[in-house]
Amino acid sequence: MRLIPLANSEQVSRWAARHIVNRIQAFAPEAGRPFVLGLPTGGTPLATYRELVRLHRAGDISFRHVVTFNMDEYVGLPRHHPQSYHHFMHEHFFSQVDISPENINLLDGNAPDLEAECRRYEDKIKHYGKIHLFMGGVGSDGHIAFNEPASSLSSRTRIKTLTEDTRMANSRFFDNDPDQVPRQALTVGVGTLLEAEEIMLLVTGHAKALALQAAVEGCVNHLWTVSALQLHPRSLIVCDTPATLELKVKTVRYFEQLEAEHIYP
Ligand SMILES: N[C@@H]1[C@@H](O)[C@H](O)[C@@H](COP(=O)(O)O)O[C@@H]1O
Repeated sequence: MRLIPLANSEQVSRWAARHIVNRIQAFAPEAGRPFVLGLPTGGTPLATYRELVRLHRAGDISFRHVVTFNMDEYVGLPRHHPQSYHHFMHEHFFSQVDISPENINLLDGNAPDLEAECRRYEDKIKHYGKIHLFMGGVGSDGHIAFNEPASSLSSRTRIKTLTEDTRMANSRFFDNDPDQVPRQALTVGVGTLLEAEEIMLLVTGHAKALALQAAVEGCVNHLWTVSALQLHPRSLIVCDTPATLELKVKTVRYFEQLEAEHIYP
């Protein structure tokens, strides 16, 4: 695991956007050979999307040969609801870059057969071979995508019932009313995430400090599904100083030194 401790959330989003751009450019995607990018929603990645849009407008990056897979979606929320992940992604990213609509993949939380929808999603990822880079965030209880505590670490895309903690946390987007937050979501599994070639998590703010500690210093444990990143050969976490507050000083120094030595490609 690579941990990149930065001073603030602005630096995190700039670092993350630049990393995505570098990976796409190094891959040099073309028609028939797209770069496959996994994407999250939430407050944390918003500034990264803004930065990607800025880099696109500056002519630094094209998404014409990029295929995206979002990690999750609420069940039963109309597609055009302002809090649906469909709506979020179109508003903050897809409508502002040159991605082709047929290259956008999102789970359909209104599909008549939700289990079939999850199977379709997994099959579509397999059709492209693999996800080259999966960007993600983390819940304050350590969940990745919507893999709530005690999710199987080999889980695949499926329906999950959201915990009260998550519905409380996400109620900030629903008039602060947890009852308006859907009770279920479709989510890629931890196993699905672990099959990506590379995973990059963004972790900012002191509300995520315990989750970051579990991810970096804790044992691999299904109660903190983010800890499964320790099993991945190429995972990286970009974080700000407030998110590191539960880590040992020694741990942070160690990762800072590794970054200073520039040992990574
Ligand atoms: N399903 C999403 C996660 O993918 C996201 O990481 C988490 C944290 O969101 P935020 O970045 O708003 O703290 O929220 C939701 O639960």
